[in-house]
Amino acid sequence: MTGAQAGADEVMSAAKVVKTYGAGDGAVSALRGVSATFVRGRFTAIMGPSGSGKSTFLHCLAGLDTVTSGAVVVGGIDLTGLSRTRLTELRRDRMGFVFQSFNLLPMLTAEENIRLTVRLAGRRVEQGWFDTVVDALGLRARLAHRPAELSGGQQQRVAVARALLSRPEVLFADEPTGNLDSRSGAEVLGFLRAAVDDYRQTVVMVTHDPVAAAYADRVLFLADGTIADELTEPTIDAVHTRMRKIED
Ligand SMILES: Nc1ncnc2c1ncn2[C@@H]1O[C@H](COP(=O)(O)OP(=O)(O)OP(=O)(O)O)[C@@H](O)[C@H]1O
Repeated sequence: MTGAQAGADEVMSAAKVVKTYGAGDGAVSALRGVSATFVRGRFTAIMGPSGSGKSTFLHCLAGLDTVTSGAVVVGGIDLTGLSRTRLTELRRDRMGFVFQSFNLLPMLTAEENIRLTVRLAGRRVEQGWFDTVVDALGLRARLAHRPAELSGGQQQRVAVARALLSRPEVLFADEPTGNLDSRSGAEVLGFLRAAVDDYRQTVVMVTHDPVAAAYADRVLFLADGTIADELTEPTIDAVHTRMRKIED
């Protein structure tokens, strides 16, 4: 993608984001001025050593946490200064989430879980899109099952389907394969990749795993609350090498 296209298709940006937890002697600088832009139809992985600020950055981008200074803009809307209610609406309407722990409601079937976010937003589920997502994720035969009756990989596929159903501006994934065996993990990552390639979904994923990061188009490496490095078209080996460099 050229720079001009990228500028036209910017979905989200962070500008000089600072996040400090606490105050005085006990203050922790989790982010020390992080800037990045995210364009439509691109898959970004965020990596870095433990404590480098990955989760904090994801939470600030998604409006799950407030920034101390700087700005986060999603779909042209500056998140800083929005009320809690407005932020909740924005997350519901424009963002999708996939977490390590699946976060499905145990009493609902797979189908009810998939439809939940769109329902809560008071929107109609587009049946054609529902069918596309369910079939792409291979969930057709599992729709009537409850989460406890599904494997971890199937549960995470339900979570991905739920996140995609609302056609979010950005899909955030926080260690989405952390609880999966490598085969199920590869399936979930393959679906995220396909959503990017086939539907121009924008994906931002935090991961510790170089294999997972290699599914992305770009890897941002955080170290000590700043972006220390960036890699495009990552390979597993290249990600390993950069991580070793940062950890030294
Ligand atoms: N709620 C909080 N209160 C105080 N400090 C916090 C809080 N959340 C995170 N931190 C601190 O901010 C820094 C960045 O944490 P963060 O969880 O973003 O790192 P991370 O890169 O996601 O780590 P990990 O890979 O271990 O999950 C750490 O020093 C952490 O202890």
